[in-house]
Amino acid sequence: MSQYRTFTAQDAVAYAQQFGGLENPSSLVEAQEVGDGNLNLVFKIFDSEGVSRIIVKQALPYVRCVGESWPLTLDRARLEAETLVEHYQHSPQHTVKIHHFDPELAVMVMEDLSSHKIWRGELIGNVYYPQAARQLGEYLAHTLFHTSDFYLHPHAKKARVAQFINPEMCEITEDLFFNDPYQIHERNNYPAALENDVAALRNDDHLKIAVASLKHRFFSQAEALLHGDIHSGSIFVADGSLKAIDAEFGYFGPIGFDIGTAIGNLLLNFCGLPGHLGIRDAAAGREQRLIDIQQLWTTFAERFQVLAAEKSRDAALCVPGYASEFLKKVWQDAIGFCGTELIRRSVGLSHVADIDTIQDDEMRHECLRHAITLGKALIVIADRIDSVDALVARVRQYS
Ligand SMILES: Nc1ncnc2c1ncn2[C@@H]1O[C@H](COP(=O)(O)OP(=O)(O)O)[C@@H](O)[C@H]1O
Ligand SMILES: CSC[C@H]1O[C@H](OP(=O)(O)O)[C@H](O)[C@@H]1O
Repeated sequence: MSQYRTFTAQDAVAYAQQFGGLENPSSLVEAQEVGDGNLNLVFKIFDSEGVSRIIVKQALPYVRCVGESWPLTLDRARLEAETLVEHYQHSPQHTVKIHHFDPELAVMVMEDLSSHKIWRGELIGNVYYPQAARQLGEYLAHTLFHTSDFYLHPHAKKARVAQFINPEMCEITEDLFFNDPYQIHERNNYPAALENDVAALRNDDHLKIAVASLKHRFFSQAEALLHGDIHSGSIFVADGSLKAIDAEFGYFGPIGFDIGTAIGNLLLNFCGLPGHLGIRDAAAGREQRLIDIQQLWTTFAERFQVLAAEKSRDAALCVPGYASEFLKKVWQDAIGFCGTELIRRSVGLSHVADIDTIQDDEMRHECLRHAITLGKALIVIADRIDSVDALVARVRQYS
C-alpha cells in the first residue's frame, strides 16, 4: 500500500531533520511553503536563527495551478530527482544537488539555493549577470553531450532511455506546445484583444505543418537526457554562479528542445522589457538579451565540439566533422522549438511574468503580439536562419 501523504510544514521539518544530512539536524525548527511554480510543494526549512538551510520538495498527485481536476503522476518526482542527479554528475557547478529522494512519498531533499535568485525575476528587474548565459551554455553542453550517443555505450544509452521514459509529463509538453495554441481549446489563455492574432495561428496551414514536424521530432528523437523545461524560472543565478533546478520534464529528446526553450525565454524577456523599463533602459536590456543568446549558443556549440573531439566513444560518430554537422540540425531544431515556446507562453495555459506582470493593458497586448509574431516567423523560416548572427538579425527585423 502506498505511504504517500501530502506533507504539512511540520512533516517537512521532521523529514529534513531525518534526511537532510546536516550535522545538527535538531537545529531545524520551522518550514515555510514557498512554491510558486505550476506543479509542486516546495518547503524552505529554517534553523532556530531563522536561516533557511535546506529544501524539501514534494509532488502533489495533481497539477497545483489547476487543482485536483487535473491528476498527474507522482512518478514525476523520481524523474526530476534522477534527471538532476544525472545532470549533477556531468555539470556539478551548474546543477542543484539532490541529497535524498523517496519515490513513495514523491519527495526530495535538496541543496538550499536561497543565496541565489531566480533568473527570470532578475531579467525583469534589469539586473545583469554577465556570466549567466555562458554558464547555461556550459550546463547544456556537458549534460547533453554526456547523455548522448556520442558518449554513452549503446546498451547504457538504451537503458537510460528506458529509465527516463516520461509519458505523462511529455504529454503536457506535447499538448501545450504543439496542439493547444493552434486550435480552440479551453486551456488557452489570452486577452480578447488578441482574438484575431490567435485565429491567424489556427488558420495558417504552413505554420501548422512546421509545428507538426517539430512535434514529430519531440516524439521521436531520443538524442540526450533533456532538462525538458529549462526556462529562466528554472534557473538560479548569483554573482558568478548559475544552477538549474526543476527537471521533472526530463526525458530523452531532441537536444534543440532544451536550447530552444532557453533562448525562447530570453526572447520573451526581450519582448516584455518595454513594459517594465523606460525607452533607453529597455533598449539596453534588449541588447544584453541578444548578447546572452549569442553567448549561450556559442558556448554550447564550442564546448559540445570540444567534448565530441576529446571524448566521443562511438566509432562512427567520432569521425572529424560529424559533430559540427549534427550541431547544424540541433540549431535548426532550436530555432523552431524557440518559436513554439514564444507562442505557447503568449496564448496557452502557462504564461511568463516577463509579459504577464506588465500593468498597462495596451502595452501588455503589444508585447504579446510581438512574441507571437516573432515565434511564428522563427518556426516558419527556421531553415533560413543558419547562424546565431542570423537569428539576432531576424529578431531586430521583427522588433
Ligand atoms: N533548491 C532551492 N533553493 C531555494 N529555493 C528553491 C529551490 N527549489 C525551488 N525553490 C523555490 O521554489 C520555487 C518553485 O520551485 P520549482 O522547482 O520551480 O517548482 P515547480 O516544480 O512547482 O515548478 C522556486 O521558484 C524557488 O523560489
Ligand atoms: C500544467 S504545467 C504548465 C507548465 O508548467 C511548467 O512550468 P513550471 O512548473 O516550471 O512553472 C511547464 O513549463 C509546463 O508546461
